[in-house]
Amino acid sequence: MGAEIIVRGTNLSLSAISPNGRDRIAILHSVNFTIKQGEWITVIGGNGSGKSTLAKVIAGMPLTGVSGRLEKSAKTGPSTPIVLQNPDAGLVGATPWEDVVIMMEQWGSVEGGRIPEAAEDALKRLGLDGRLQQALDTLSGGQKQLTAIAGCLAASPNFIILDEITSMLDPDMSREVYKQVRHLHKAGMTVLWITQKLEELEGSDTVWVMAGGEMAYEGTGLGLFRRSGPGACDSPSERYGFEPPYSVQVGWELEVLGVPAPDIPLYLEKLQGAVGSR
Ligand SMILES: Nc1ncnc2c1ncn2[C@@H]1O[C@H](COP(=O)(O)OP(=O)(O)OP(=O)(O)O)[C@@H](O)[C@H]1O
Repeated sequence: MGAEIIVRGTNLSLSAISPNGRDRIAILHSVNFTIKQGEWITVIGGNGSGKSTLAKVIAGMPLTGVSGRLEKSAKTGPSTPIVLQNPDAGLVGATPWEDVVIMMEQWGSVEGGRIPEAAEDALKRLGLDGRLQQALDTLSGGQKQLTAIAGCLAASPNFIILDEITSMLDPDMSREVYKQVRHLHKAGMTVLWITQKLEELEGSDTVWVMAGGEMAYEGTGLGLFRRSGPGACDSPSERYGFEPPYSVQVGWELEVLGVPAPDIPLYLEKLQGAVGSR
Protein backbone atom coordinates (compact mmCIF):
# COMPACT_ATOMS: atom_id res chain seq x y z
CA MET A 1 0.00 0.00 0.00
CA GLY A 2 1.39 3.45 -0.93
CA ALA A 3 1.94 6.20 1.65
CA GLU A 4 -1.04 8.37 2.51
CA ILE A 5 -1.46 11.64 0.60
CA ILE A 6 -1.36 14.43 3.20
CA VAL A 7 -1.47 17.50 0.91
CA ARG A 8 -3.08 17.92 -2.49
CA GLY A 9 -3.01 21.06 -4.63
CA THR A 10 -5.40 21.36 -7.55
CA ASN A 11 -5.16 24.19 -10.09
CA LEU A 12 -3.47 26.49 -7.59
CA SER A 13 -2.98 29.90 -9.11
CA LEU A 14 -2.07 33.26 -7.70
CA SER A 15 -2.32 36.65 -9.32
CA ALA A 16 -1.12 39.98 -7.97
CA ILE A 17 -1.09 43.62 -8.95
CA SER A 18 1.87 44.38 -11.22
CA PRO A 19 4.55 46.85 -10.06
CA ASN A 20 2.99 49.58 -12.28
CA GLY A 21 -0.17 49.20 -10.17
CA ARG A 22 -2.45 48.83 -13.21
CA ASP A 23 -2.42 45.19 -14.36
CA ARG A 24 -2.87 41.86 -12.66
CA ILE A 25 0.01 39.46 -13.21
CA ALA A 26 -0.02 35.70 -12.81
CA ILE A 27 2.57 34.51 -10.27
CA LEU A 28 1.43 30.87 -10.09
CA HIS A 29 -0.30 29.13 -12.99
CA SER A 30 -2.54 26.16 -12.27
CA VAL A 31 -0.11 24.14 -10.16
CA ASN A 32 -1.12 20.54 -9.37
CA PHE A 33 0.65 18.20 -6.95
CA THR A 34 0.31 15.68 -4.17
CA ILE A 35 2.57 15.27 -1.13
CA LYS A 36 2.73 11.90 0.61
CA GLN A 37 3.42 11.21 4.27
CA GLY A 38 7.18 10.81 4.80
CA GLU A 39 8.11 12.14 1.34
CA TRP A 40 11.07 14.50 0.76
CA ILE A 41 10.30 16.89 -2.07
CA THR A 42 12.98 19.23 -3.36
CA VAL A 43 11.77 22.32 -5.22
CA ILE A 44 14.24 24.06 -7.53
CA GLY A 45 13.88 26.93 -9.97
CA GLY A 46 15.51 30.22 -10.88
CA ASN A 47 14.97 33.56 -9.12
CA GLY A 48 11.39 34.73 -9.42
CA SER A 49 10.09 31.37 -10.70
CA GLY A 50 7.43 31.16 -7.97
CA LYS A 51 9.04 28.79 -5.45
CA SER A 52 8.47 30.94 -2.35
CA THR A 53 4.97 31.91 -3.41
CA LEU A 54 4.07 28.25 -3.88
CA ALA A 55 5.64 27.46 -0.49
CA LYS A 56 3.57 30.14 1.23
CA VAL A 57 0.38 28.91 -0.43
CA ILE A 58 1.14 25.33 0.64
CA ALA A 59 1.97 26.53 4.16
CA GLY A 60 -1.55 27.94 4.32
CA MET A 61 -0.61 31.61 4.60
CA PRO A 62 -3.58 33.88 3.92
CA LEU A 63 -2.39 35.42 0.63
CA THR A 64 -4.69 37.47 -1.55
CA GLY A 65 -5.30 36.47 -5.15
CA VAL A 66 -5.12 32.69 -4.61
CA SER A 67 -7.48 30.39 -6.49
CA GLY A 68 -7.74 26.63 -6.82
CA ARG A 69 -7.88 24.05 -4.08
CA LEU A 70 -5.48 23.13 -1.29
CA GLU A 71 -6.47 20.07 0.75
CA LYS A 72 -4.60 18.79 3.79
CA SER A 73 -5.19 15.69 5.88
CA ALA A 74 -6.66 16.08 9.37
CA LYS A 75 -3.32 15.24 11.03
CA THR A 76 -1.42 17.74 8.88
CA GLY A 77 -3.84 20.59 9.68
CA PRO A 78 -4.35 23.82 7.76
CA SER A 79 -1.12 25.62 8.82
CA THR A 80 2.29 24.19 8.02
CA PRO A 81 5.41 25.63 9.72
CA ILE A 82 7.81 27.28 7.31
CA VAL A 83 11.43 28.41 7.80
CA LEU A 84 12.62 31.23 5.55
CA GLN A 85 15.89 32.18 3.90
CA ASN A 86 16.92 34.93 6.32
CA PRO A 87 18.16 33.42 9.60
CA ASP A 88 16.80 36.39 11.57
CA ALA A 89 13.28 36.11 10.15
CA GLY A 90 10.74 34.86 12.63
CA LEU A 91 13.00 34.41 15.68
CA VAL A 92 11.30 35.99 18.67
CA GLY A 93 13.13 35.00 21.87
CA ALA A 94 16.35 36.27 23.44
CA THR A 95 17.85 32.74 23.45
CA PRO A 96 17.11 29.55 21.44
CA TRP A 97 15.34 28.06 24.46
CA GLU A 98 13.17 31.13 25.00
CA ASP A 99 12.35 31.25 21.29
CA VAL A 100 11.07 27.69 21.24
CA VAL A 101 9.16 28.20 24.52
CA ILE A 102 7.36 31.20 22.97
CA MET A 103 6.58 29.17 19.82
CA MET A 104 5.16 26.35 21.95
CA GLU A 105 3.02 28.79 23.91
CA GLN A 106 1.74 30.28 20.64
CA TRP A 107 0.90 26.96 18.99
CA GLY A 108 -0.60 25.55 22.20
CA SER A 109 0.52 22.10 21.11
CA VAL A 110 2.31 21.22 24.34
CA GLU A 111 0.69 21.22 27.77
CA GLY A 112 1.92 24.29 29.75
CA GLY A 113 3.87 22.48 32.48
CA ARG A 114 5.78 20.41 29.93
CA ILE A 115 6.89 23.35 27.76
CA PRO A 116 10.34 24.04 29.34
CA GLU A 117 11.42 20.42 28.93
CA ALA A 118 9.81 20.01 25.50
CA ALA A 119 11.62 23.15 24.27
CA GLU A 120 14.92 21.73 25.48
CA ASP A 121 14.20 18.41 23.73
CA ALA A 122 13.32 20.14 20.45
CA LEU A 123 16.62 22.07 20.50
CA LYS A 124 18.59 18.95 21.36
CA ARG A 125 16.99 17.15 18.40
CA LEU A 126 18.58 19.81 16.21
CA GLY A 127 22.01 19.42 17.82
CA LEU A 128 21.85 22.66 19.82
CA ASP A 129 22.47 21.04 23.22
CA GLY A 130 25.25 23.44 24.18
CA ARG A 131 23.46 26.61 23.05
CA LEU A 132 20.12 26.58 24.84
CA GLN A 133 20.79 29.79 26.77
CA GLN A 134 23.18 31.56 24.37
CA ALA A 135 22.08 35.06 23.28
CA LEU A 136 20.40 34.72 19.85
CA ASP A 137 22.37 37.61 18.38
CA THR A 138 25.62 35.75 19.09
CA LEU A 139 24.59 32.59 17.19
CA SER A 140 25.89 31.83 13.71
CA GLY A 141 23.45 31.95 10.79
CA GLY A 142 23.24 28.16 10.74
CA GLN A 143 22.57 27.94 14.47
CA LYS A 144 19.79 30.50 14.01
CA GLN A 145 18.28 28.38 11.24
CA LEU A 146 18.44 25.31 13.48
CA THR A 147 16.70 27.33 16.22
CA ALA A 148 13.99 28.32 13.73
CA ILE A 149 13.51 24.67 12.79
CA ALA A 150 13.28 23.72 16.47
CA GLY A 151 10.60 26.43 16.76
CA CYS A 152 8.70 24.66 13.96
CA LEU A 153 8.75 21.46 15.99
CA ALA A 154 6.77 23.36 18.63
CA ALA A 155 3.70 22.76 16.49
CA SER A 156 4.31 18.97 16.55
CA PRO A 157 3.98 18.94 12.76
CA ASN A 158 4.15 15.94 10.43
CA PHE A 159 5.17 18.25 7.58
CA ILE A 160 7.55 21.24 7.42
CA ILE A 161 8.62 23.62 4.65
CA LEU A 162 12.20 24.94 4.39
CA ASP A 163 12.57 27.82 1.92
CA GLU A 164 16.21 28.20 0.80
CA ILE A 165 17.37 27.99 4.40
CA THR A 166 21.00 27.31 3.47
CA SER A 167 21.33 30.10 0.91
CA MET A 168 23.02 32.50 3.35
CA LEU A 169 25.19 29.84 5.05
CA ASP A 170 28.74 28.69 4.33
CA PRO A 171 29.21 25.15 2.93
CA ASP A 172 29.98 23.54 6.32
CA MET A 173 27.00 25.11 8.04
CA SER A 174 24.78 24.33 5.03
CA ARG A 175 25.72 20.66 5.31
CA GLU A 176 25.09 20.68 9.07
CA VAL A 177 21.61 22.21 8.68
CA TYR A 178 20.80 19.84 5.79
CA LYS A 179 21.97 16.87 7.87
CA GLN A 180 19.77 17.84 10.82
CA VAL A 181 16.70 18.15 8.58
CA ARG A 182 17.58 14.73 7.13
CA HIS A 183 17.48 13.31 10.68
CA LEU A 184 14.01 14.74 11.19
CA HIS A 185 12.95 13.20 7.88
CA LYS A 186 14.35 9.83 8.88
CA ALA A 187 12.21 10.03 12.00
CA GLY A 188 9.11 10.39 9.80
CA MET A 189 8.82 14.11 8.96
CA THR A 190 7.50 15.04 5.51
CA VAL A 191 9.75 17.73 4.04
CA LEU A 192 9.37 20.33 1.28
CA TRP A 193 12.94 21.58 0.72
CA ILE A 194 13.34 24.59 -1.56
CA THR A 195 16.80 25.32 -2.90
CA GLN A 196 18.86 26.61 -5.79
CA LYS A 197 21.71 24.21 -4.98
CA LEU A 198 21.53 21.10 -7.15
CA GLU A 199 23.85 19.19 -4.81
CA GLU A 200 20.96 19.29 -2.32
CA LEU A 201 18.89 17.03 -4.59
CA GLU A 202 20.59 14.07 -2.95
CA GLY A 203 18.09 11.78 -1.30
CA SER A 204 14.98 13.50 -2.69
CA ASP A 205 12.05 11.23 -3.41
CA THR A 206 10.62 13.79 -5.78
CA VAL A 207 11.88 16.93 -7.50
CA TRP A 208 9.67 19.79 -8.64
CA VAL A 209 11.04 22.39 -11.03
CA MET A 210 9.30 25.77 -11.00
CA ALA A 211 9.65 27.95 -14.10
CA GLY A 212 7.60 31.07 -14.82
CA GLY A 213 5.09 30.21 -12.09
CA GLU A 214 4.42 26.74 -13.49
CA MET A 215 5.47 23.36 -12.25
CA ALA A 216 7.60 22.54 -15.27
CA TYR A 217 8.91 19.17 -14.07
CA GLU A 218 7.86 16.65 -11.48
CA GLY A 219 9.92 13.50 -11.21
CA THR A 220 13.06 11.96 -9.76
CA GLY A 221 16.42 13.69 -9.34
CA LEU A 222 17.95 11.27 -11.83
CA GLY A 223 15.19 11.97 -14.36
CA LEU A 224 16.18 15.62 -14.30
CA PHE A 225 19.53 14.72 -15.89
CA ARG A 226 18.37 12.00 -18.26
CA ARG A 227 19.14 12.65 -21.93
CA SER A 228 17.38 10.87 -24.80
CA GLY A 229 20.79 9.67 -26.05
CA PRO A 230 24.55 10.33 -25.74
CA GLY A 231 25.30 14.00 -26.42
CA ALA A 232 21.62 14.87 -26.93
CA CYS A 233 21.67 17.92 -24.57
CA ASP A 234 17.94 17.57 -24.00
CA SER A 235 17.65 16.59 -20.33
CA PRO A 236 15.07 18.56 -18.32
CA SER A 237 17.95 20.20 -16.39
CA GLU A 238 19.39 21.59 -19.63
CA ARG A 239 15.94 22.64 -20.84
CA TYR A 240 15.40 24.70 -17.68
CA GLY A 241 18.93 26.12 -17.62
CA PHE A 242 20.43 24.40 -14.56
CA GLU A 243 24.15 23.84 -14.34
CA PRO A 244 24.34 20.10 -13.55
CA PRO A 245 26.68 18.80 -10.84
CA TYR A 246 30.23 18.06 -12.03
CA SER A 247 29.73 14.30 -11.69
CA VAL A 248 26.70 14.43 -14.02
CA GLN A 249 28.69 16.37 -16.63
CA VAL A 250 31.49 13.80 -16.50
CA GLY A 251 28.90 11.01 -16.77
CA TRP A 252 27.51 12.65 -19.92
CA GLU A 253 31.01 12.98 -21.42
CA LEU A 254 31.70 9.30 -20.71
CA GLU A 255 28.42 8.41 -22.40
CA VAL A 256 29.52 10.30 -25.54
CA LEU A 257 32.80 8.38 -25.46
CA GLY A 258 30.86 5.12 -25.38
CA VAL A 259 31.44 4.43 -21.69
CA PRO A 260 27.90 4.50 -20.35
CA ALA A 261 27.65 4.72 -16.59
CA PRO A 262 25.06 2.24 -15.25
CA ASP A 263 23.04 5.18 -13.99
CA ILE A 264 23.47 8.93 -14.02
CA PRO A 265 26.18 9.67 -11.43
CA LEU A 266 24.51 12.43 -9.42
CA TYR A 267 27.40 12.52 -6.95
CA LEU A 268 31.14 12.02 -7.17
CA GLU A 269 31.01 8.78 -5.12
CA LYS A 270 28.57 7.33 -7.66
CA LEU A 271 30.84 8.40 -10.52
CA GLN A 272 33.78 6.75 -8.81
CA GLY A 273 31.71 3.58 -8.48
CA ALA A 274 30.68 3.68 -12.14
CA VAL A 275 34.18 4.31 -13.48
CA GLY A 276 36.02 2.23 -10.90
CA SER A 277 34.04 -0.89 -11.77
CA ARG A 278 35.52 -0.95 -15.27
N1 LIG B 1 2.43 40.00 -3.81
C1 LIG B 1 3.12 40.14 -4.93
N2 LIG B 1 2.89 41.18 -5.75
C2 LIG B 1 3.55 41.33 -6.91
N3 LIG B 1 4.49 40.45 -7.35
C3 LIG B 1 4.78 39.42 -6.56
C4 LIG B 1 4.12 39.20 -5.32
N4 LIG B 1 4.62 38.05 -4.77
C5 LIG B 1 5.55 37.59 -5.62
N5 LIG B 1 5.64 38.41 -6.69
C6 LIG B 1 6.53 38.21 -7.85
O1 LIG B 1 6.31 36.87 -8.28
C7 LIG B 1 7.53 36.28 -8.74
C8 LIG B 1 7.80 34.99 -7.99
O2 LIG B 1 8.24 35.31 -6.69
P1 LIG B 1 8.79 34.19 -5.68
O3 LIG B 1 9.30 34.89 -4.48
O4 LIG B 1 7.73 33.18 -5.48
O5 LIG B 1 9.97 33.55 -6.53
P2 LIG B 1 11.14 32.57 -6.08
O6 LIG B 1 11.21 31.49 -7.11
O7 LIG B 1 10.96 32.14 -4.67
O8 LIG B 1 12.40 33.51 -6.22
P3 LIG B 1 13.79 33.59 -5.37
O9 LIG B 1 14.53 32.33 -5.64
O10 LIG B 1 14.44 34.80 -5.97
O11 LIG B 1 13.43 33.77 -3.92
C9 LIG B 1 8.59 37.34 -8.57
O12 LIG B 1 8.77 38.00 -9.79
C10 LIG B 1 8.00 38.28 -7.52
O13 LIG B 1 8.48 39.60 -7.66
